Amino acid sequence: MQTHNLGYPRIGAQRELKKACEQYWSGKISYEQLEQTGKNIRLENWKIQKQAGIDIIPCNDFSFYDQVLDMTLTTGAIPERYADIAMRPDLYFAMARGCQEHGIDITAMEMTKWFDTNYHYLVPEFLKNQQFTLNSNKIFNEFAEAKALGINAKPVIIGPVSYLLLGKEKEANFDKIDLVENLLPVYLQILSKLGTQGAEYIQFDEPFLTMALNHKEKTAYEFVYRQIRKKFPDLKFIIATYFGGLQDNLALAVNLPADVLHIDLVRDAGQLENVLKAIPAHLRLSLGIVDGRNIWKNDFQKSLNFIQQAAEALGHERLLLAPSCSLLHTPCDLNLEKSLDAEIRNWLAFARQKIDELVTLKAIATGSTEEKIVSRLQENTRAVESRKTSVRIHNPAVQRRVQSIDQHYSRRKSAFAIRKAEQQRILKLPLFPATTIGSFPQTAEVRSWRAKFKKGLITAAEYDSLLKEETKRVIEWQEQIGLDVLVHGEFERNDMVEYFGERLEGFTFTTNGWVQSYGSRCVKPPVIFGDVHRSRAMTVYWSEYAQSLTTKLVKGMLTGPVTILQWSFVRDDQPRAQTCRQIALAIRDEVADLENAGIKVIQIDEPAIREGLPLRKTDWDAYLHWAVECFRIAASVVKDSTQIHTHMCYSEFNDIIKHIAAMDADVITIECSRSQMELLDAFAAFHYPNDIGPGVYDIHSPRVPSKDEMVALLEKAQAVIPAEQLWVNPDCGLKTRHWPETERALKAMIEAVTAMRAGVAATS
Ligand SMILES: Nc1nc2c(c(=O)[nH]1)N[C@@H](CNc1ccc(C(=O)N[C@@H](CCC(=O)N[C@@H](CCC(=O)N[C@@H](CCC(=O)O)C(=O)O)C(=O)O)C(=O)O)cc1)CN2
Ligand code: MET
Ligand SMILES: [Zn+2]
Repeated sequence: MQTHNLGYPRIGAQRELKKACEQYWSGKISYEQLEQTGKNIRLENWKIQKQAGIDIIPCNDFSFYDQVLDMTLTTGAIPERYADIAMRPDLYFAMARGCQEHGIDITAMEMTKWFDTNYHYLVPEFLKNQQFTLNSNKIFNEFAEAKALGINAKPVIIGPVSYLLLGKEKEANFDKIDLVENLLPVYLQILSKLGTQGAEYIQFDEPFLTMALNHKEKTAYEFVYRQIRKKFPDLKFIIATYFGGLQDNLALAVNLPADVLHIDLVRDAGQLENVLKAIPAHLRLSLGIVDGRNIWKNDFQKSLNFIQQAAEALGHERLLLAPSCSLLHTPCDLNLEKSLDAEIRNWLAFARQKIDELVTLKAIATGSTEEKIVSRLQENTRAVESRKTSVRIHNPAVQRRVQSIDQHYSRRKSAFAIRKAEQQRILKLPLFPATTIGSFPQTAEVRSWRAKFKKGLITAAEYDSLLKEETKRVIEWQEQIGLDVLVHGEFERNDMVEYFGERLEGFTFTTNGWVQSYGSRCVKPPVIFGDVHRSRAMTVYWSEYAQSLTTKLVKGMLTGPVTILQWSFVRDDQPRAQTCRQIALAIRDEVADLENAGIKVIQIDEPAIREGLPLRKTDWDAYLHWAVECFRIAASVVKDSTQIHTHMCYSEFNDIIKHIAAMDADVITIECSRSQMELLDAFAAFHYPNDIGPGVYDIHSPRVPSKDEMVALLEKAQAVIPAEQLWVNPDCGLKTRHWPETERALKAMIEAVTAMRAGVAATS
């Protein structure tokens, strides 16, 4: 029996990578210094895993920005528009972030959610006759680096079929899966080089094996892995599947000519029995038993049962123990948490602890009688028992209130048409109302106030007055440039989910539990450990203050229940739907308080509603039913004249448009610009009745869009959606941007609005 890891967090325990990348981008450190930080993180991660006693340690799980982008650079699938930036690493970061300097102006690659996680990857772009050539030595360099440390590491490579399926066809009339023959030679070259370097194991990540596949895709799997096996009879291939069970791909997966098949037993424990029945004699099985998506301590007894069941069928030698997926999605090290409640802390395990869990599980399963090991099992049993029985978790009043939810909770008083007229009467908004999504730049200064306040270096009153000044400044500025619906700027928030987590009962939070979201951006997901409720207003103070400064409308700004659920570490002791309903009631109370405080427009962000979709379509309806219901529970408490907005980003809507419509928000603002308004087609085809604000510029890039570009996008929008339904706004919040580009971009956006209004006036 061996232990192996599918991937270790790469941001560094103190977010060293984030800091180095941002310093490099702003010209404060050299590329060599950035490289050195990357190297230090890799060495540290390898050392941790080696010292813990992991048998097969991964390499190439590191990335400066994104592992899919790394693969795109490796396969040479570099879109035409980057042809002029031959100089790496600028090419790499230009693909990730766009480039606007020295007279060059190129957009970034599209970014989207990595399956159902809050991690984002850069979408490969494929042409009909896409050619691939080996174009990077990253994999080989990292392998060599590990080897120099005495580790024969296992390169982690996105499998060829999953790589193609992650991409997007940029031309009509072809199927990306047909590129498999063009792509294969690059993979063969990679393997040949790794073989020469002395690699023993190669891990191919093929998460699409847990999703519905068509005939062609299945054939592609058989084709590539047969070819690979034929060329490399002696390399050991691990095919890693995760985020779900194999289900109808079981026969396909177990019959691929691999050495090891990895399965996710956290997401689908039930598949073990079927896999054990179907597995051919030459294949070894990797049991994904330690949850790579959550922070709860492993239940050793439960895991040992799986191991025993598998061992009875296959024998110890054919088993590997692993996390369910890469540990990228968990924070680095629980030991860095200094102020967690002791009882809750005893229920948790972060990446470093999960590595230890694997090693301990192997020791127990292989019969170790070492005292240390025996006592770890006892400690684990006690911790798991304590979490099952703690009084901190259960709140009968909350449970009763959830029980009492009926239809009245999730229905607005009148239908949209009536509400729209009523809102127009009161809000008196012009055609193409201009707004933003909520946050304004979280500058180093704003963050430093919060940091100082948290360290006790400034008082609550000082912190409050600094935030008020900043809020006042942006209210005045928004009035001045001519936005129609203003926002308070969210300066008081560290993050749109963590902020609410900090204010709700049933949640706890970490001081260093960072997880990569995209590029250098990280989040500290709060931990939902018990029944959730709201004991006091969370946002009214800031919304009321902002509204008091202006006669224009200020939007109240809330994060929706599904997004709070999705971006937190959630309980695994009750269904997600149940936790979500508890959060929905808490947000509903906040919505009511905002309305009572005189706020007339309230935005309930649900950017994660699409990402929360189960990966199998057969499970969609059940999820959408409760997710939409939860949004409606939160939103439906208001009177007709109060305008409810929602906001979503990185979402494809085609296949769920009727559920988006069922949310019945008066206005929905969506990310649209990187996909050139393609997203609107779904709304148009559905004749989506409510108002829509398609994002007119990409906020993930420092690039400033021109007025003409935005007019062009709005004209595209107007061609499919009636003008009376359209709002104008950026793709998402502006917290990651700096002020100079934000000012220029929003002024240009207002100019675009003016042009659009003039255009309508001219034709009517
Ligand atoms: N949870 C979540 N998921 C999301 C999004 C989101 O906004 N939130 N947006 C989408 C895109 N993802 C994003 C994820 C993170 C960030 C982001 O801006 N993250 C910030 C951290 C935000 C934060 O928690 N800030 C804290 C801590 C800031 C900090 O680093 N402080 C310094 C000290 C600063 C000083 O002394 O000056 C430190 O702790 O070292 C605060 O403001 O209080 C970052 O990585 O830089 C943006 C988008 C999708 N998923
Ligand atoms: C990821 S969605 C962000 C919405 C939030 N209101 C903001 O503007 O930052
Ligand atoms: Zn957004």
